[in-house]
Amino acid sequence: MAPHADITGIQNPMQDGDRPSNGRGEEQFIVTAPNVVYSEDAITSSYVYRTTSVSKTPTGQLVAKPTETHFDFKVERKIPKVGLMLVGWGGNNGSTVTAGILANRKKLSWATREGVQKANYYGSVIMSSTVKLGNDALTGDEVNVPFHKLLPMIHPDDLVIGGWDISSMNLADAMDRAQVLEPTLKTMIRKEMENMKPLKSIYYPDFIASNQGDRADNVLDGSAACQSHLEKIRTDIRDFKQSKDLDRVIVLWTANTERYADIIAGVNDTADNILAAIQGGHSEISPSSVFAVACILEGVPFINGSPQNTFVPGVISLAERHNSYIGGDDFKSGQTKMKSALVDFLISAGIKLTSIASYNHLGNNDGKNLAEQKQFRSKEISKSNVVDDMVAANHILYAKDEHPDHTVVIKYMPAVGDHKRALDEYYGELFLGGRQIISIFNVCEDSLLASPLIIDLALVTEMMTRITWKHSTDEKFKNFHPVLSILSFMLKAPLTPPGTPVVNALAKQRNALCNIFRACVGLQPESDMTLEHKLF
Ligand SMILES: NC(=O)c1ccc[n+]([C@@H]2O[C@H](COP(=O)([O-])OP(=O)(O)OC[C@H]3O[C@@H](n4cnc5c(N)ncnc54)[C@H](O)[C@@H]3O)[C@@H](O)[C@H]2O)c1
Ligand SMILES: O=P([O-])([O-])O[C@@H]1[C@@H](O)[C@H](O)[C@@H](O)[C@H](O)[C@@H]1O
Repeated sequence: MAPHADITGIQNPMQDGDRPSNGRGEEQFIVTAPNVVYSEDAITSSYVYRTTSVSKTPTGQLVAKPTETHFDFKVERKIPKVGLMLVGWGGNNGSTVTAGILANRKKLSWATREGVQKANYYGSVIMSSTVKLGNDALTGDEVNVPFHKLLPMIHPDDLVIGGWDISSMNLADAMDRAQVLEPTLKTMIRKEMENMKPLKSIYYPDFIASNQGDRADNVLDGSAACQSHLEKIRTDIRDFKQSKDLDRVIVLWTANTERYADIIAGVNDTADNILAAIQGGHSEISPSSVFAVACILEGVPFINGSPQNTFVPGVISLAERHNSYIGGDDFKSGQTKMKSALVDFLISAGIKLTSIASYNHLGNNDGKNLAEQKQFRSKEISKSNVVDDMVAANHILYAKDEHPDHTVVIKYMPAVGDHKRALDEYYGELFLGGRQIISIFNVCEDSLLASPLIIDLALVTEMMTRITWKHSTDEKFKNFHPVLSILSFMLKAPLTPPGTPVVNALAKQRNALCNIFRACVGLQPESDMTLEHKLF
């Protein structure tokens, strides 16, 4: 049997029952239809995309016209060997997700106060949720399949992980520093984690809190953007890919939240300008933007798990020029995820939400970094905009530009560590002047909620590199737009192609992801109409 790359790419003999890390993904179901063709290398499907075009008569009456667009999709079936390089690898999220993948790959169980705990991927929408495939042909019962099985996706156990950190701490000590995982688990993986040492990274002190300086002992020379930093990151990516014998690398930012970069004409407003600005060492180019540019030039997807504006206009233009995937911003892990579901429920139920007070405190290093105003401001923006689309969609409850009061507070409280507290009050108007007050106390384990999102972002991003589309009348298949808005379910402030709308409603985001994957195997969206159970 072919050797099986372990988490650091060190070749290990395959364990019995292990998946071939470079074999074809085993589909759990096949679609039998004239519009879907399975070949050795790909699944191709013809898909009719049905929407409704709305116009207005001179008297203001709306006219709804059903429309159809014919697309072809192609999904490569071969499962590649994929490396995930984390920026901020030694952080709470980076060390936790690495430990989690190692624990799952080794199928570990460990003792806890509540008994024996087995490794799992709970909190990952791809690995631990299901989607309705259809109805049983004989019984009519719903048939649900793992989200992961909708398409031939990579398995997180097979991810080869590496990355960078401004802190030189190895991943075993970083795991201790994070104070997230049970000692019994840490003991079982310490040896492997000790061998994982982050690469030196880019450190421009002005972009993260000054209180982060004491951990910055693993940095490249130079305190402002420069060509050598860009080239070093590109070399790191190439070396990692080559040394681990990878088919593809994905880079994901889980480093500290940076302050927003000013958008400056002639500096970061166009692709050429940002390349020149890096070459010229401009001080307004952030480390995260240098990483993004490096990835784009290497044709490596770059995902931003933090709220800063890494994707200044010049970076987006460069991604479009190179047709290289980018996605972001800011993992949607706890308080905001709850908000995007609750606000959708309240407003779509016709309840007029009039104020949202979101307070949280946390004691991890993220909280420490966010204790400084400029870094907090990046987070405040991403945590505040999440209700805009749901409010704007309901002109019965809200006049134009009317919206609920909304405040976001984050306080650093070292004592609680990674076990973040989220306290929310939702206040709304009911029938005939009634009032609704919803008060929530939510202990969101920051890293244990964010780590599965890192896995989902990596798996969906990698899947998108194997999906192409064309109009049925066209000759050539092509990639989706370089800005991967399909990732929005995992992100607080979804980055979308320029000029396209942002959807924050959680259910819509999940449906979009699921239905696009269904379309790739020629299946129509699940309408939930279940007419077969209503029309007798
Ligand atoms: N639930 C969550 O944990 C959650 C949710 C949404 C967003 N985020 C964001 O994810 C990021 C990571 O969160 P965390 O809890 O792991 O924080 P953390 O502070 O524990 O980890 C960040 C790591 O990044 C490193 N770092 C800082 N600047 C760097 C650079 N230029 N290059 C390489 N490494 C660098 C730090 O040394 C640290 O090890 C933060 O920006 C946070 O706001 C976290
Ligand atoms: O996703 P979410 O729980 O709303 O947001 C979280 C914030 O509440 C928290 O203060 C911060 O430390 C995390 O980085 C994360 O952004």
